[in-house]
Amino acid sequence: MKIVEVVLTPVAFRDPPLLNAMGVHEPYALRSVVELRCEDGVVGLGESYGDLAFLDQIRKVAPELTGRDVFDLPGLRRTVARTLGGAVFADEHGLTGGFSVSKTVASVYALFEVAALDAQGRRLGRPVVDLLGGRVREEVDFSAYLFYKYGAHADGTQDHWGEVLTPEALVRQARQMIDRYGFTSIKLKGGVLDPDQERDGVLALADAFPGHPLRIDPNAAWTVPTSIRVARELDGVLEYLEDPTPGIDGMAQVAARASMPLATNMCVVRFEDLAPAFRAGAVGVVLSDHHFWGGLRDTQALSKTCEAFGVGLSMHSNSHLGISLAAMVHVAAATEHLTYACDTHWPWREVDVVAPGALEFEGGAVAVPDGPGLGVELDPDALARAHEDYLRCGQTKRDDVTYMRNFVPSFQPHTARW
Ligand SMILES: O=C([O-])C(=O)C[C@H](O)[C@@H](O)C(=O)[O-]
Repeated sequence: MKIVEVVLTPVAFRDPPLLNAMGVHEPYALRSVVELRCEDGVVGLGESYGDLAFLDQIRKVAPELTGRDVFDLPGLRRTVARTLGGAVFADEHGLTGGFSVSKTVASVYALFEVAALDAQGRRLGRPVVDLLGGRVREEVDFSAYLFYKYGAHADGTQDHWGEVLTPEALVRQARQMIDRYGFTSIKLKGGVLDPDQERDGVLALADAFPGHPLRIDPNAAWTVPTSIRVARELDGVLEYLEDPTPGIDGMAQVAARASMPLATNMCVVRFEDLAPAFRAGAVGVVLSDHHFWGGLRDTQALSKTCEAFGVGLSMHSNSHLGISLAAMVHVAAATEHLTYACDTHWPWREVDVVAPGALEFEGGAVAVPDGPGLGVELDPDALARAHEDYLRCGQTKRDDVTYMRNFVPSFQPHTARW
């Protein structure tokens, strides 16, 4: 089934003032939505990053895909690799200090692979999970993803989550999430306050939600000694400690002294990183993410590799919409070795580009959507609105500097390491 047209729609949606070690999520999260329009009128959907650097890569590849067969995934990958070969990718959304060429190819291919699998499924009348080998679970568990946050957006508007900078407010946020979505495990984004305050936040959550597995992720903002100390103070409390400190060497030093496994989506981000990290004993859990691990099938390959080495697998997320959530659910449902509840930012978004109803949380889990392909349908009006928001607030470039239109940052990222 040949691709006749590739339609790229950059979109923006309001992101609450969530805090991380890099700064604040404000005011919009940017995503790309791709429609692979095929002969016979079949359309496959994909979603990925929406920063300018990534959109530039998609725009280079898209025209090369017309005439290609959506059932020829190796051919699609070769086309992406050939088109982007030699491109250098600026670090717009990774926290790892730059995307290598192979990570760029993996990320761009992943977007088109998901859209091609969606088109295949729609053509065959089968859900994507079946194209990935069939389901090993009917529904996929996610964890509540908590953030420290400001109470007001940069434009002064408040949201219903309120300000969260204390242990009490964190517990309130967790309760809101759990009441609404039924989550049975909790992740806290750290690297924002003093590590002792964040430790106290975790302890408050442990008291308030006994039996809920807990994780904290300071995005590598802590030194090795701080990480070892906090790991000891949270002994018996955390199911895993995510990216406390940068690099495989630092992680290995912490892992040698921590009782809980260390998880990462920062020091292991490509297949080439697995051997050095495993050899050093740096990670006990790899956080997969099909958006940069080369798509859904490569995520399954990652899972098999982790299983062979006795390493756990969970799933990372960035701010995203329903196409990405559907893709995450399909791959997780088809992947045997998935050892923890997955991350998702989905509860934080206020709008979506997919029609409501296909993706629902119950007991913290999302059932595999029923329909063919990814099982989600684009809502054209919602897509148009999100695109208008992108045109107002997406990234633009002047004098080689990339910035967001109509936005003055209100939070300085940390320069100190705790
Ligand atoms: O480990 C994570 O969850 C991430 O790094 C994902 C996001 O970028 C997270 O830091 C965020 O949303 O602020």
